Amino acid sequence: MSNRTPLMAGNWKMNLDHLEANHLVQGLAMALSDAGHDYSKCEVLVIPPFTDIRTVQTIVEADSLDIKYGAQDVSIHDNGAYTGEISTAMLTKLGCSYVVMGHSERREYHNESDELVGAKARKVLDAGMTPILCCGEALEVRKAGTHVDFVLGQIRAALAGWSAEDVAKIVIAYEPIWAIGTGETATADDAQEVCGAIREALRADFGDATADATRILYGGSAKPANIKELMAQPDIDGALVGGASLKADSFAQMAGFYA
Ligand SMILES: O=C[C@H](O)COP(=O)(O)O
Repeated sequence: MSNRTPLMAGNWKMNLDHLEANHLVQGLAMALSDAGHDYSKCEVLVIPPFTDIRTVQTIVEADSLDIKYGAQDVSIHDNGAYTGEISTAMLTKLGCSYVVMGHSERREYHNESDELVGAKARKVLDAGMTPILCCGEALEVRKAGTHVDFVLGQIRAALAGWSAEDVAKIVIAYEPIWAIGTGETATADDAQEVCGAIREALRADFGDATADATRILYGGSAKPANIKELMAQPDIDGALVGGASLKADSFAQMAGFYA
C-alpha cells in the first residue's frame, strides 16, 4: 500500500446556485460525520462553480469543516483587463486549495492546449494551491489502441521543463472522455492500465520519489457501485467525480471507499 493520501474530488461543473451549494455542503458534512469519516485517510474536496466558492468557504469556516474546496479553472494572468477571467490570487483569498485544469470539456469547448494547461498548473502551484491536471482520450483514440501514448503525450507536453519536486506536488486526473457523464465507466483494469502507465512515465521522466508521491485519480462515471474496485487498483489514488458528487449521500459513501 502506498503512502499517498487518497483524494475524493467532486467536480460540480456548471451546476447548483449558491443556495443549493449551501445545502449540498451541509448535507455532505453531515453524511461524512454520520459515517465517521476519517479525513486523514481520504481527503474530501468539492469543486463548485466560481459563483458558489464564497458560499462554500463561509460554511467550511463557520463549522470548521475538514472538507476542502477548489476551483474548476483559473486564468494564467495576474490581474487587469481580462474580462471573465479569475486569478489565482482571487482563489487563494477565498481559501481554495485545489484548481482543476485541462478538463476535456474545457479542452473541447474552449480550445485549451496542453501548453496552456501546463501554464495554468504552473500558476496554481506558484500560488500555493494544488493543480489537478486532467488528461484523457476520446473514443476514436481508444478504439485505435493509442490511448496510452495519447495520454502520456498530453501530460509530457503540459509538464515540459518541470522539476521532479514540483511534479510530485500535483494531482493528475485520468478521465477517458467516452466515460464522462455517459454512465459507461472504464473497467478497473482499463483505468489501472492508463494510471499505471502514467506512473511509470513519471518514474522514467522524474524519478522514483516523484512517481511514488504523485497522486493519480480516475474520472468518468465513477459512482458508489464501482468506486471500491477502482480504488483497489494500485495506481488509482482517488476519483474526480462529476454527477455522483451532486448528491451528498452518494459522494460521502464514495469517500468511504479508500483502500
Ligand atoms: O470531472 C469529472 C468528470 O468529468 C466525470 O464526470 P462524471 O462522473 O459525471 O462522468
